[in-house]
Amino acid sequence: MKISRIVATRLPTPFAEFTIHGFREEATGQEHVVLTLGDIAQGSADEPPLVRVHSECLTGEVFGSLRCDCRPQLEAAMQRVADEGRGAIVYMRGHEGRGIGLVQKLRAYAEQDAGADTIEANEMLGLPIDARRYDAAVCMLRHLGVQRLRLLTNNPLKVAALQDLGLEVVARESVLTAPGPDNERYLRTKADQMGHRDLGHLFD
Ligand SMILES: Nc1nc2c(ncn2[C@@H]2O[C@H](COP(=O)(O)OP(=O)(O)OP(=O)(O)O)[C@@H](O)[C@H]2O)c(=O)[nH]1
Ligand SMILES: [Zn+2]
Repeated sequence: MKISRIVATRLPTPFAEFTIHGFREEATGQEHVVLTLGDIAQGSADEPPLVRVHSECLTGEVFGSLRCDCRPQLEAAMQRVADEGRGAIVYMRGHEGRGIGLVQKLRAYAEQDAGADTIEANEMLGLPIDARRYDAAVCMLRHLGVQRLRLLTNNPLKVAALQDLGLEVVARESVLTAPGPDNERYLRTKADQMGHRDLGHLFD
């Protein structure tokens, strides 16, 4: 895959002042951003950097939807990187709705309101449960000099996907958020049926 870094500039946030890198996929024109803090390139320190590969979620991140945990996860990841003073947030456009797109995700929400869980809803719509690809994320991390990393995720499939594409994920670190009445079933389905780790304590 050909993906180019078009620009890098300062991004002050409540967590830290990151550098934001703007990338564009050549074949599709799809744009992504990566936030970095400190020097993350291979060889710049012994410890592999902390990296979050985060899937876009307009409803959660822009409007604060409580149906999912995307915004608290993103903020927790930014805070963790800020606390370490070093790391990256790879923000994947095109991953909306686990790759089915925004409006299809809204259709899946409507199915969930009629009783389906997050997996059944996609199936009822004839859509894949998870259509995300990670080759762009890997290309961007390589571009930034990252080959070995510690990944912030609860999802073992994400670890496997990055490793299959050649990155060395030396550790997985959980990103846990507090459940609420609107996302409890969603989190439970991720824990019980999608293999997401460390969420069990939420339901004790
Ligand atoms: N299809 C679908 N996508 C959803 C739903 N709720 C959230 N999403 C999308 O799911 C994506 C996030 O994926 P998650 O399964 O929550 O988590 P993950 O990225 O696999 O794992 P973590 O790294 O632990 O966060 C975002 O793109 C959301 O838009 C839903 O009910 N249906
Ligand atoms: Zn979300």
